[in-house]
Amino acid sequence: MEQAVSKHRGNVVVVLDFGSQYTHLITRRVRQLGVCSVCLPGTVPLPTITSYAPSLVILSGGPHSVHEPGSPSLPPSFFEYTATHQITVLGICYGLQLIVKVLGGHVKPAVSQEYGRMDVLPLSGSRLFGDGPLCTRLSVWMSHGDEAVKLPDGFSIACKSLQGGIAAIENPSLGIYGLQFHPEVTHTARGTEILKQILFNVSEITADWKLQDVLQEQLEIIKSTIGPSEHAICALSGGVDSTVAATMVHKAIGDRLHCVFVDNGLLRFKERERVMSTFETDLHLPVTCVDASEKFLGKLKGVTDPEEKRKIIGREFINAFDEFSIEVEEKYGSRPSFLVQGTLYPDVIESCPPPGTGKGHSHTIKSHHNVGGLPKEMQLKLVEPLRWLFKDEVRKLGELLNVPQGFLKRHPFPGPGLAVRILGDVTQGDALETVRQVDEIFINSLREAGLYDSIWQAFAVFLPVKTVGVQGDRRSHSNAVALRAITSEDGMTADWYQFDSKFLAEVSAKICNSVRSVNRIVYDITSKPPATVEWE
Ligand SMILES: Nc1ncnc2c1ncn2[C@@H]1O[C@H](COP(=O)(O)OP(=O)(O)OP(=O)(O)O)[C@@H](O)[C@H]1O
Ligand SMILES: O=c1[nH]c(=O)c2[nH+]cn([C@@H]3O[C@H](COP(=O)(O)O)[C@@H](O)[C@H]3O)c2[nH]1
Ligand SMILES: NC(=O)CC[C@H](N)C(=O)O
Ligand SMILES: [Mg+2]
Repeated sequence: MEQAVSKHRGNVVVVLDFGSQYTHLITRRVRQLGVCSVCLPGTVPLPTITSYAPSLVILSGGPHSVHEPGSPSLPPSFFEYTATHQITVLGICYGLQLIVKVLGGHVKPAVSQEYGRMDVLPLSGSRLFGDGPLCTRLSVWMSHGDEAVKLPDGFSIACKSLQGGIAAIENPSLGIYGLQFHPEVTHTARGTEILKQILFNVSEITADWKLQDVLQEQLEIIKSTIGPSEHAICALSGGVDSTVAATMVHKAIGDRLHCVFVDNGLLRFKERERVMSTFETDLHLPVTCVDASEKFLGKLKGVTDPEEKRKIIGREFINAFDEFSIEVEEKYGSRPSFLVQGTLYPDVIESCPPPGTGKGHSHTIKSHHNVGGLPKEMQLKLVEPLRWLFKDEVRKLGELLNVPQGFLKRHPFPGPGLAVRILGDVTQGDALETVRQVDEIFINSLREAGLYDSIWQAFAVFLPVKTVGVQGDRRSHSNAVALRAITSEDGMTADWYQFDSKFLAEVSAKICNSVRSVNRIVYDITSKPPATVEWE
């Protein structure tokens, strides 16, 4: 990564993650403004930060309180380094409180906590808000329980809440600024303008980053990582991410890339046949299909804990890849030592630890099979050219690489597949068959109604409960199935999709009429948070 960033020297933003739910949004917003941005765990040592030669370091918010013993802090000599190299520092929420504490001010629990929308008033003449259009009453998003009550020497208040609380601080001569509210969330009106002010006026950064650059940078990195005679295998699922990753690596190393699609027994209706035929007709990449379904299902038999299921799947994927690399060795005389995966940034954040080294401060939400689910002892070295990107960025990259739209528009499908959509034991009764049939009817109905492309992801979930029904005047005691459809930008947050009731009624009737094992359909009306997209 350092290599990719080095081109933007002098115009790089490092975001230090102290565990905020919004850290990834800061990185995204900065990139959307055309500036190279890298997110690192708040625990990284100073040399890791300096290796990126940042012009601005943003300290994120976080769930901790700076006055709690053991709460995360900055590496020793951090402010000496930023002062000597004239690097601007911006603390957001916890970040602001950290600046205040480390530099000798005082932070304490506030009498009343502030969550949600608030109005604040910038003070005229501050460096942070300037004296132009931002110097007016602003509606912002707050989420904190602590407050700065005494500022360090040399700092002044740049903005106050209507109740008189400190909403922003600054010390322009040291280049240190702090916001108690979150400019990165869309609920903060003019948040983007505030970030622009900090990037372009306060830090004097030049916007020199484009998504096209990522392509060139990653091609160079791939070429220098995988030696000129070395081989790599690519885990190709037919999904957006691995298709874009494979296309990129193929461009870099040509036929030394060997793609493998694993049938893990957890795929959707006719998925194996469909994916293999589209690879052949549309993608022109050599792909081998490995049937590992018996192994996966055998290991999953009787396992009900969601995290255990994910870990087993991660391990079995690696076993399948290891076996495939032996096949490649037999054929080409060289054992591949690299595994290309289409891992994205959200997979990394949710699996924890976050990018870089050491443990971060966020909680593990679930172990994505390709990150947290990987076995420790694996031999293959990972090549993950999309590890720093979000789905919408990957789709744009795919367009630049001329990946057919059919691939780019597909709804995401998780590697653990139907295992995370069958609650409990995957091998129970005819759960796999049932969920396959229901999913197929639901997705076909979306396509027929012209709704597929306006929905980010849709699927069926098998519930391990039987309910009583009446079908053909007969009592039935069969399965309940849930349908889920969401809209999202990047899978990190999501809203449930509001179908009209006629559509839902038709789908429900179609499913119960054609899938014998189902007599009840429920629709999931939960956003993320508090739920996640998948049920396990
Ligand atoms: N059946 C599979 N065979 C081989 N590799 C797989 C399979 N399923 C997932 N993977 C690997 O795991 C990675 C992560 O899966 P994930 O579902 O997040 O991405 P994707 O399938 O490429 O894209 P999408 O999110 O659009 O489904 C993939 O990029 C791919 O490298
Ligand atoms: O490849 C994957 N391996 C996994 O282990 C995994 N778990 C969730 N997902 C997909 O990630 C997005 C967010 O899902 P969650 O809200 O359930 O975490 C959604 O798009 C999910 O389908 C996964 N993808
Ligand atoms: N959002 C945040 O960064 C919160 C910081 C700190 N935990 C507080 O409650 O004040
Ligand atoms: Mg997938």
